[in-house]
Amino acid sequence: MTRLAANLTMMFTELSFLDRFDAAAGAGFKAVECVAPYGEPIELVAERLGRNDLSFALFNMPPGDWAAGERGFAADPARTAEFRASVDLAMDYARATGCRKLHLMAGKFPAGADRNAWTNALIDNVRYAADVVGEDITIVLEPINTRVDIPGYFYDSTDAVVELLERADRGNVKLLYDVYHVQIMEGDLARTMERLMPRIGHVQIADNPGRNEPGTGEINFPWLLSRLDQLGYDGWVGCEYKPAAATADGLGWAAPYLR
Ligand SMILES: O=C(O)[C@@H](O)C(=O)CO
Ligand SMILES: [Mg+2]
Repeated sequence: MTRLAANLTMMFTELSFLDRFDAAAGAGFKAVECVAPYGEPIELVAERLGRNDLSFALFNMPPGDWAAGERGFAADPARTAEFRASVDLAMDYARATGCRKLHLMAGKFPAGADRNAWTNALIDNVRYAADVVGEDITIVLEPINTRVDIPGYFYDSTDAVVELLERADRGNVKLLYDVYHVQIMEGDLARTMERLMPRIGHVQIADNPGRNEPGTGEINFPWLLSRLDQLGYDGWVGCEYKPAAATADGLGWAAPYLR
């Protein structure tokens, strides 16, 4: 059965970050995820989760200066020390909140930089992070579309991420399969999902175009989510979409899964 997690970076943004936990639970979610909980003290984040009996499905390792356009920096050879310190901060939040999945972001590849050097730095950092977090925590890498959302992101295809996973060679490093990004860059969702299932560590969803609620675009979500179930995926499915209006008003599509 599909288990939905509310993405608190995109949903309930009409509320303060901490109040979004209450709103997600009130709407029937049993789990949440977000890009960066680091703006709030660890104890307050843990308290909101506990108060609402919510699981923390996933959050990102510190992604750098988000407002300035950074989207991670794990592949930047000049920032290895900074990356390694950031793993400790992510682990502090993960331990306090019981979160067992962390999204590691590579960053945007600057024109003219050395792709081999970036790839090697990324693989070293992925191995380092995987060893530090230990077997109980899974690190996920996400191919992100470079056409609409993050031009220049270091990898935008499932093939590229699978190659990195193979090279990193750690059992606790997996693929974050975000249906929205894969639809934009590759399509053929059912087949790629089926082929990649052993690699998939987390799933996120949004419709396309627009990145709004399932049912607002071209993807057949009832069918796809049931296929995901049949394929044996039993993790959380992160609702990482931009509500077209108020978040609660757009949850009709999710009703069968929130019962
Ligand atoms: O799809 C996304 O954009 C994300 O999952 C993310 O982590 C940040 O960009
Ligand atoms: Mg995503």
